[in-house]
Amino acid sequence: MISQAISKVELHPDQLKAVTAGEGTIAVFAGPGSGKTTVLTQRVLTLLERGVSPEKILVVTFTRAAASEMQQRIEQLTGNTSGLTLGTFHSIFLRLFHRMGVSVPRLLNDGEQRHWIRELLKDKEQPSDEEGVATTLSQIGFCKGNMVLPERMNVQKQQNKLFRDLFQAYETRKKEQNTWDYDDILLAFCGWLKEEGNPMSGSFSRILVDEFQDINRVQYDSLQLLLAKKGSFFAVGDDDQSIYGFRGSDPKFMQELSRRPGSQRVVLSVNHRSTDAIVAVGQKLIRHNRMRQEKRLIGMGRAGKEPTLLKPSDEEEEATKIIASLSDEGKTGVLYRTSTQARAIIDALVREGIPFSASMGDALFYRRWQVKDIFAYLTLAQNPNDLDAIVRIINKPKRYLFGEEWIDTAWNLSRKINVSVLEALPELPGLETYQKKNLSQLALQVKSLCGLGAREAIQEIRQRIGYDRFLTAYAKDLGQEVLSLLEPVEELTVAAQSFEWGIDLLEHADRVERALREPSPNPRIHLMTFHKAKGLEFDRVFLIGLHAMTIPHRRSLQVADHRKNAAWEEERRLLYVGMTRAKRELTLSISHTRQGRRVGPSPFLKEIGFDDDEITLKEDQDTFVANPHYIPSRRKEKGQPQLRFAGEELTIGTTLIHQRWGEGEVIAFEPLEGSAPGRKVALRFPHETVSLHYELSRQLGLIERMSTESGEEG
Ligand SMILES: Nc1ncnc2c1ncn2[C@@H]1O[C@H](COP(=O)(O)OP(=O)(O)OP(=O)(O)O)[C@@H](O)[C@H]1O
Repeated sequence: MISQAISKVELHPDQLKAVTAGEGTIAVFAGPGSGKTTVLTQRVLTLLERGVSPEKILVVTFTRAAASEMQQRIEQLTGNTSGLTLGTFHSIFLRLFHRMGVSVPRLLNDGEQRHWIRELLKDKEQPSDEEGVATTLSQIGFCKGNMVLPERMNVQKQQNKLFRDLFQAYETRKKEQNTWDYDDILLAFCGWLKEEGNPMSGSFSRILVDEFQDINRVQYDSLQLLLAKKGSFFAVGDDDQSIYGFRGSDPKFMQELSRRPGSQRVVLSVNHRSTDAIVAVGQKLIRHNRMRQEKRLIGMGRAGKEPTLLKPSDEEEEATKIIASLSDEGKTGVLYRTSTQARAIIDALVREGIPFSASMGDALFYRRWQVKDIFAYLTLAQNPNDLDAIVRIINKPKRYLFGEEWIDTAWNLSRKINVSVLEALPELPGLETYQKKNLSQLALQVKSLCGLGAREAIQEIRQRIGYDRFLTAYAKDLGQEVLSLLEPVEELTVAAQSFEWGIDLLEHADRVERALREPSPNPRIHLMTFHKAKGLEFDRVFLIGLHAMTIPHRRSLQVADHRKNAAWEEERRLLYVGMTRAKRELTLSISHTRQGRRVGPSPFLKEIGFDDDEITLKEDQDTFVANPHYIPSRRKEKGQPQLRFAGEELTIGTTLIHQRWGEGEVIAFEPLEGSAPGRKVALRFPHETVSLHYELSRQLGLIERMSTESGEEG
């Protein structure tokens, strides 16, 4: 019988089926917008009505926001939630430790944890900017989520060894200071249950979990141990929205649950959020995933326009077009795969003075360390007495100088002989000949930046001064990917196009910083990554930068062969999460160029249903298909295709950078066999040698020339 409380909400028959299902394991597979929170809340009410004691009920959510929303809803319907154990994994496990009299060390706060990681990265001479810290933290989280601690890591590659050592140092430091991070709560709780012979066994006869697709090994094991022998498990989730694989979550747990003997499987198949057209394209995309529970999702019959494809010429035009179409009716969201992609739209919004919301993490582009290095050169061109800037770049590229040791003396000397600090440096007494020469050259190089426009100055820093060479060597030393380190510099070069002089760019970066520090209470537009958009909804959604190599992201595909398919599917789920945030309008955008280079569309666009002609950005451009399993349809060709890079000179020994394998050396090249145009080039990488179609690979952005050679391409 449905209670009065439940009848207050008009549940769809699917939702009702889940809410009123009998006991045992119940796995509710719910598509996006199908009302998971409502179902879980109503299920709690049903259990209370069935006479289950609130003390025996455990409700777990993944975020504090979801927990407090759930609490409020239950309170509204029942008057109170006393006795019920409800919260996130972390808060619940802490409460249970407390209940059982187990003492818990002090918890590291977010800032402290980041600070420690930054220090450890610096010790190991690894990039210690925000991104480096975030990446390391997520790697540590992934290991701990899978119950893998440094002592159990068997690693071969130099970079993995570096990570293992850092992870070990971090764990040791925590132990010495008797502190825990948040992952430790989960690990310690699970370990305690196991070691103590499960002292909490049978505490809960009903466990309900929201967003079950995001569960990881340690969470899953802990819940199994907490559940009473004949207890019931009620899990709500969408395996199609599992996007935290990098933290160890895995939709297989959801599937495992539904395969347990006697378990019931309920599917919520109506999307209450979006128009039918949006629901349909989402379905078209996600059906390409193989590792998933088959489920059909339909809309509520809401009409609306078909999702559209925006094809601006570059990121700047993309931003301008989105801003031009802004409407104050309802909420607008701009979503992207990686935070660097927010740079152009944030720049445009700041220029126009339009209030927006963006998380700090997404908006830190101008604080990336490579950007700060370039800014230091630009600053010095304005003010050759800027001591911080001198120290920052004195060995970038390597000049074998001792900036910090010399700076005070140079300052005093500059006052004495009435020149700038930069000019005083080569005059310091006791310098070696090469040091004097390098310092004189540095002063001249900085001087040469003065008359140049913003973009030209950056190109000069990168090429003639040798900043790109420095990054390439640095990446090699650390065993890191060159392209990843170069990316912020490429982005900055594009950003600089909108500014006449370096000083204008520096001032603009300050304005961006201020806009982020003082967020508007009434944003007209919300910017976030696909990851952060999970669980949210907007009336209008723009998905920007849907290029090959961006979604699926090339870095996430750099995994062992046996994990490639899974990685590919997680990328598809990410796009699916983004698309299904839209209530009324969905626009997918792909610019003609990205960071000044031609780029092809994401292979997912084809899967959504955009045909070759729609995706193709220009008559002469081949559609790039990055999916190795995908066979492109033949385009009707009139004569031979034009190869844009046919004129590029190739010599033995030339270094090329490949998106996947990094730097490689040309060891041979020859015309392709038969009448096919172009050259076959053999490239030797550290661990393998591969043959490629040179012109096509260049055109598709798969290989690039070192920027010292490539000149003004794109
Ligand atoms: N039975 C219902 N009747 C009317 N509206 C509903 C019903 N169930 C859910 N909704 C509405 O549908 C939208 C999506 O619901 P909700 O956010 O709970 O879905 P979800 O399954 O958690 O979605 P996602 O997984 O995509 O984040 C919300 O605006 C919610 O108010």
